[in-house]
Amino acid sequence: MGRIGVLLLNLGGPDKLEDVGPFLYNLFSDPEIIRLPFRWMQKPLAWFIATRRQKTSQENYKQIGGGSPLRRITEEQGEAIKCQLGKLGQEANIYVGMRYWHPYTEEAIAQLTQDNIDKLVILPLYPQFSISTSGSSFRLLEQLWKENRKLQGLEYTVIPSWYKASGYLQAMSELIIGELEKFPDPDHVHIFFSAHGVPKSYVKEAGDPYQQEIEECTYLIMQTLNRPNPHTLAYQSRVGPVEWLQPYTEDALKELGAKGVKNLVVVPISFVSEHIETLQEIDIEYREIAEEAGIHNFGRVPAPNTNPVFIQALSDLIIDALKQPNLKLSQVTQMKKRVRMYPQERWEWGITTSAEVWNGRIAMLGFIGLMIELVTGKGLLHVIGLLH
Ligand SMILES: C=CC1=C(C)c2cc3[nH]c(cc4nc(cc5[nH]c(cc1n2)c(C)c5CCC(=O)O)C(CCC(=O)O)=C4C)c(C)c3C=C
Ligand SMILES: [Fe+2]
Repeated sequence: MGRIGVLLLNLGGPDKLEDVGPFLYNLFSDPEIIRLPFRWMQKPLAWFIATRRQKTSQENYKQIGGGSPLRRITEEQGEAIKCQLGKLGQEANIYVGMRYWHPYTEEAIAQLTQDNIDKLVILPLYPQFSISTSGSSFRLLEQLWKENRKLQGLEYTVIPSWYKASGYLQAMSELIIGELEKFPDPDHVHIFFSAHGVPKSYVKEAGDPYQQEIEECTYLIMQTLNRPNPHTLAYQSRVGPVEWLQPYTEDALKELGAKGVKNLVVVPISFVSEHIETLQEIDIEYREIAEEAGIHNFGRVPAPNTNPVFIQALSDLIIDALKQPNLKLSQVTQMKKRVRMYPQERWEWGITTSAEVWNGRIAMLGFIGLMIELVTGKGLLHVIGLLH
């Protein structure tokens, strides 16, 4: 095999406070993040939500130094993977493609089409697949492939999700042990897995395998750890008024505190690098909630970042992918059984899932209309005199 390219996919994060607004706008403009019945609504609603969230979000980024470390860490991971692949005898160009901020996926694709690589391996830096993360990036890549003849001639393969990889499980297990050993009685510390949540409808209606993959990943880490500690899995970072996967991290922490748990370590399970959800949400917000609930000794397992066992695991995944038959983008967006990427398929009549989804969407539209009217003071309800 000649020179390969490795495209690392991640979400991206604002580098500085001024970037927060445009970053949020990009995120909420993605139909895999907010699923709406009409495409034309996406951008106005994205602008509306981003404008409303910007201040709170900026305050959070301020608490972690004024920006996300995601780009720096992802680039360091890329360097470390390049070095490890070199040791394994495989020369590689590494490209970082972020979904909602620089370096954008489009920038990475522009660069790699100029370099003469023989084959590309596409590796999302999300261990578990979700429509809202890897799915969204794969969707974008499918689109870029359709538009670019040069890309169509490039051999590539995709690694859809990799939470079962033994090296990854080993790295997570070692990181957890490192944190447990800081406690006087490590075997009695409660291990609290906190995964980034998604709206419940993604799993129940659109068939997102995310929850199943998170649950299996938790089980596999506990198996690899092979310790007697009690453990809990909960979901963090809920946004908006709809129901997300439960239990919510804050509720689960309060419940454990009420049951008398005093020593606890949080394992950020869906993230492989430090960012706002670990540094601000877990280390500041959830720590405060836990301490108020009586959990006095609150530890947090670091994200894998450039941990050597983790980097070796990613490098092994890349080498294995080169030996396996190629997996196409169209295969991975369809292979997860019943996954319905946006837009949803054709309409079905009757009391069907489609009907329920549309009822939900129409109710959501009404809600959004009401919110806009309450903020702007203008709209149909003011015209007909129901609001003043
Ligand atoms: C597995 C990881 C992630 C899932 C699943 C996910 C789903 C998801 N996220 C939002 C909304 C927001 N996410 C934000 C930032 C953010 N999210 C992830 C990961 C997952 N998101 C990362 C890596 C980051 C970047 C963090 C950084 O350091 O910058 C944000 C912005 C931050 C904030 O204001 O809280 C939002 C908003 C939704 C709606 C969603 C599923 C539909
Ligand atoms: Fe997120």
